[in-house]
Amino acid sequence: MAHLFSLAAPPAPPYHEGSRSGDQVKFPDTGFFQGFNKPSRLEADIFELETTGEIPKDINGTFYRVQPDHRFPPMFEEDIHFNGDGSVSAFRFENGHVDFKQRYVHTDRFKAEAKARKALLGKYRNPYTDNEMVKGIIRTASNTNIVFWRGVLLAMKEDGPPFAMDPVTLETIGRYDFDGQVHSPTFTAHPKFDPDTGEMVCYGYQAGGDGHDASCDIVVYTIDRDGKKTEECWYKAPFCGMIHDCAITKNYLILPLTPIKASLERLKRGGNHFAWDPDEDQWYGIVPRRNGKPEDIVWLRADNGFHGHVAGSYEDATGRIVVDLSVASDNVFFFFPPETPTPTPTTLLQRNKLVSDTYRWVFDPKSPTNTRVQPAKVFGINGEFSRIDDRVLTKPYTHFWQCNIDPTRPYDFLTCGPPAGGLFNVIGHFEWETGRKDQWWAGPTMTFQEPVFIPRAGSDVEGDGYLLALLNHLDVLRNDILIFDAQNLAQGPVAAIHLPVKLRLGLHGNFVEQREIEEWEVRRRVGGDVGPAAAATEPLPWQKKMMEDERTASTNGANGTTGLDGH
Ligand SMILES: C=Cc1ccc(O)c(OC)c1
Ligand SMILES: [Fe+2]
Repeated sequence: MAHLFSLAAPPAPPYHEGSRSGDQVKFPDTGFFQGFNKPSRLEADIFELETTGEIPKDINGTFYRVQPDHRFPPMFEEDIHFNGDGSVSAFRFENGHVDFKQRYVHTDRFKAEAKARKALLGKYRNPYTDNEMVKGIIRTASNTNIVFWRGVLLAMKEDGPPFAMDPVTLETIGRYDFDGQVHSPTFTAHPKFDPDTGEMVCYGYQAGGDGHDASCDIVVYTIDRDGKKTEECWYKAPFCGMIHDCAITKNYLILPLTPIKASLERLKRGGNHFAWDPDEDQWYGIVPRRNGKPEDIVWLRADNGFHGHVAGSYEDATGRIVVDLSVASDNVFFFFPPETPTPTPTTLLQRNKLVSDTYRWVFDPKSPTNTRVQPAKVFGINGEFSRIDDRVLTKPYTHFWQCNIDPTRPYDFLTCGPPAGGLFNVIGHFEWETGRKDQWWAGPTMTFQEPVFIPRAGSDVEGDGYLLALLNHLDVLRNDILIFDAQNLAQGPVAAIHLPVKLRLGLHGNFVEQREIEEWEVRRRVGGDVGPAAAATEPLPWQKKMMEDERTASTNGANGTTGLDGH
């Protein structure tokens, strides 16, 4: 009998010279879309996940996280993971039980592509590669972070505005402009929350025009705990590089500017959004959190490096700014190689040599702009995705947790292939004060995704609680959640939650206490003191301008007539 897939007519290849032809839903036959990296496209509810050990009964809330998950085969065969549609997973913990829910963020892009039943948006942050049908669309895939803000979940990606979702149903409410207060084309995926004031400090980079024109404008906002925008100031960057994460202290916002650069000319040629510049410094922009003026920004510079994520940050007793973050020794985004003289893709060997230590910088905010700085300390570890006890943000602190890379541990390459997303085979807990390293290796077929810290109920001691980390089973294409005592990772997990399916490699997530969700559910009811969250009703300024320009162009230029006799 013929094999099921021995079709009578040999299928036409879905990609021709890298571009998609035809409408068949078949993902590229490349490592980027197969194995652990195969899109799952799953929207699901699972009541009562299977568990091992005892899930701590005092964990009462929801762990939210977001992953890119291409809904349709991409327009370009070599598309990158970061261009996948945002899909949010929610793990609801209650009294030792865990339920699962997963839904896509219904972005403008998601809706347009659903209607067409195929990909219409082209390359990562490059509208010049899009199908004509989606000209002027807000392109963001909302796939990088999911934060809880005043009763809604905000799904965020730095190339566009946030999209709001219902924290219980995960239904998308729509594009969120903070009740008409925020109009920038871009918005960070890493807003910071001041635990004392309840403020959200946030920003957008490449914010001057439509969000993909390599502008050097940076906008910084503060939204207060009542949802009111209290600060807005526009600054200039020395070049249009990536500002992915940020740090806050009581008085300052610190913006790490990574030397991976956008170019409008390259975008127009249909090229990559970013190119790594190995000859450029890493920069740190420092701005005041209150009453900032455009001329207030101070730029400090250090030798080339690639910023990872921030752990803690605060001002010390002398008013100096302490910022702890991982910095990699080379280009982490191997898919955005340097442009000159000819594109030189990073080899696997180079990628494996990349080291990402955790640096402590101590900045004097009174430094003249352009001052060169040296790190105050390096921890002597290799890892990324640092997290802290969020209650100590802006304060001196000692504990952080992160995913580590230990290449000396055995890895089952034969079964698993190259480790999808990087060899994060160890989960680590570190203390600045003592230098203590408390680590646990997952085994030869497993890697971790970003952890979150959950405080123990009733305890306000820094770091007293649990560490939750997603575990990838690269051999059987499935995920677990491991729960650790946050102060003793080395003893291994105290409990595990088993998913019967595979998640995608996600970026960021956060744990939200049930009492917070419920408090806001009441406030957001019809008739509640805040009322239901509303989606943006107005197009963004760049969209209005585009529509206006098109209107004038069609009245002015059509058939060689002038605007005057055009009507
Ligand atoms: C560093 C992570 C990072 C930076 C930019 C992105 O668009 C992104 O998408 C998932 C992730
Ligand atoms: Fe991030």
